[in-house]
Amino acid sequence: MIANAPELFEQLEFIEDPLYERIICDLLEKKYSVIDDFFNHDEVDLLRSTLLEKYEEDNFKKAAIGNRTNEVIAKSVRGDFILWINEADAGLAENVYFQKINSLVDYLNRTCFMGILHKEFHYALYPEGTFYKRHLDTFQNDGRRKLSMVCYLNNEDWKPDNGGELAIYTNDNGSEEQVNIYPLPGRVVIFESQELEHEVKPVKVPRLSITGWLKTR
Ligand SMILES: O=C(O)CCC(=O)C(=O)O
Ligand SMILES: [Fe+2]
Repeated sequence: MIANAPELFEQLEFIEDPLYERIICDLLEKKYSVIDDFFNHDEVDLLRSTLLEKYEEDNFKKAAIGNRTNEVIAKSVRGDFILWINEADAGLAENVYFQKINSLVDYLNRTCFMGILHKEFHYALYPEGTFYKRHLDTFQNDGRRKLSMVCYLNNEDWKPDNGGELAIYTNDNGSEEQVNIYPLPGRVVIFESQELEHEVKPVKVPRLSITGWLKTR
């Protein structure tokens, strides 16, 4: 009995998390998951004000679409401005963010052996009139991207008229379906980077988010 004690201890230490379990089920079933209120109101406020501060300090760059593409082409594909977040220099807001993300990553690695070793995240702001045409997140030939994650930091009153839906294209036995997801504050969308094409519909008011990828090796 004593010989098995460490093993037993390890089992006891593991607590099943209903939210994470739902995400895993969704991913297995349909390759994406939408989680409302992943971040609470205060967390969204903090992250949004930090994003806006950095945007006003002019730290954001026009997003590119891989290397060697000229700006005109890039602009016809995506119009957002981004700022990469370095976890090592995370401030108050980013720490809140990474704490939750890391807890999810630990869970995925422990329960699904996903082997997520790296992450990359950036703030994104889509100014009025911009969009991101239909694409796959592995177009930059980064096969290490396993899961894409988007967290929305918009105001409470995001109206359908504002546009900016994330459209995910699913393909069930040959017939394509489009799922439209509004960028509501605190909402997180997770999907399989190598499987699901998606786009951001044109926005009529600035649209704020953090986008990132969970990567292997
Ligand atoms: O903001 C979104 O809803 C998706 C963004 C996206 O597809 C990307 O940055 O690759
Ligand atoms: Fe994408």
